[in-house]
Amino acid sequence: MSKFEVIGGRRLKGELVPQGAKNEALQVICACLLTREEVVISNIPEILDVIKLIDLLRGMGVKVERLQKGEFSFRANDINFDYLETEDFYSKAASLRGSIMILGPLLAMHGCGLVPKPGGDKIGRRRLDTHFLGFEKLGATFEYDAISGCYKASAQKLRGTYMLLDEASVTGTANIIMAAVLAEGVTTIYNAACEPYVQQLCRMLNAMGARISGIASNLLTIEGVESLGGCQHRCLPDMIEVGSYIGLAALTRSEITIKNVAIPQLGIIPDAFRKLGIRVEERGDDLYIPRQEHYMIEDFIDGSILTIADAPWPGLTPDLLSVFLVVATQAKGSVLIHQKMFESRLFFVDKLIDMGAKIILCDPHRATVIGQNHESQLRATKMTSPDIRAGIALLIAALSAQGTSVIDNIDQIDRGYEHIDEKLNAIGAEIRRVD
Ligand SMILES: CC(=O)N[C@H]1[C@@H](OP(=O)(O)OP(=O)(O)OC[C@H]2O[C@@H](n3ccc(=O)[nH]c3=O)[C@H](O)[C@@H]2O)O[C@H](CO)[C@@H](O)[C@@H]1O
Ligand SMILES: C=C(OP(=O)(O)O)C(=O)O
Repeated sequence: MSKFEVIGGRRLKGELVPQGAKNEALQVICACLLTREEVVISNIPEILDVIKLIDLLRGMGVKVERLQKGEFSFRANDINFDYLETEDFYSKAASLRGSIMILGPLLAMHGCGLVPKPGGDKIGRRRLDTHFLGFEKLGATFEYDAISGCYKASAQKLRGTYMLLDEASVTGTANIIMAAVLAEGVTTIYNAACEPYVQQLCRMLNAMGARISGIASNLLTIEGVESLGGCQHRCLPDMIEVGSYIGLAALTRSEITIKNVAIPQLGIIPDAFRKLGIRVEERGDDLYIPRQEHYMIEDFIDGSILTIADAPWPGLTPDLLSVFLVVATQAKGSVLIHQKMFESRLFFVDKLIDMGAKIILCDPHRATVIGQNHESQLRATKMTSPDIRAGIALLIAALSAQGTSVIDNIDQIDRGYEHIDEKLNAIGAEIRRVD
């Protein structure tokens, strides 16, 4: 298993360009299954999870062509259902979360589909009820086959209806939208997830001929159509990578410009960093993070200690809380980090505590961070990355620490960040990949 050796304590300086968004790419690639015509998608991040999904589609018979870096064409005019019964399909689909989103398109186009229990980060229970309840509302039947370990859905005909989702699940909303675009009649989805990547999916589907309105709100109306055609689509920059770089700049006291970030799509992410005292300046569509020797956490207006908590969009994305936590370790002041959505995402703080950070893990969801205002530096250590975002948080910690750290299991980081070592080395970091 590959690892990173990181020589910490270097100040970084320069420009970083975020890759295309992982979680958007996973949705829009699955949407290619909704037409027999060619779909061309650009700004696809060539990271482990996305490459696995593309391979999965190839195995299913989709004709995939890499036109240039980050640009692929897909044509799903001949799906090989036998492949869905193979060990190769099972192991690939089971290794990533995004694979669950092939089910909605298969159901819509072919009346049936199956997928093994999907993988992804081990960050707590990750239920799929919303997906299946939504499919059932559209008239599908769903079963879990305990022997094959697969979820199966089938329907003679999908019919539009009103549904109030039990929670605003991101992949659940995407899956239901993809099933509903070809259903007969009108589907109304209330309590829909409305984060930018779901919006992007809807815009792409409309470009293919779908009729979705209410985009960007939590009430979507979908008028079913007979069929969809091809289109061209470009993925947004990855907002989690953008946030990771803001945190990196602050903790390593570096001056970094993050290029072409699509500021309107970042929601409250920049403001949440500003609450930690980090200067985030907008320059056109770039974010400029000046070198700051100190940053001071704001209190709430009533004088109580700040809480940084996740919430469904337009709230703060849960995928950045690990970065907020690590950045807070060297702020001036204290903050409560409250990870509401996932129950096992904060355990990596043990490693930060080993490195000298002052953190109290109150319970699996909450950690209080007492910032050290750079009065004592984190110490280098050996660590393993438990999940993608803890992985980037540990890498940021290692880059700010005194000495050489080793991070094992960097596949977890590679799942979501394209050539992160090369990108950061280009602006002054010292990260060595050891295979
Ligand atoms: C491939 C992909 O796109 N993965 C993202 C997607 O995962 P995914 O779509 O799997 O996550 P969901 O939105 O379904 O839910 C995430 C967690 O939040 C809980 N929950 C969700 C909605 C809600 O209103 N209340 C609530 O408590 C769920 O029970 C679950 O534990 O969205 C998550 C939440 O932004 C992100 O962390 C993942 O990176
Ligand atoms: C949790 C994440 O990914 P996934 O849903 O693919 O596991 C993430 O991107 O932070």
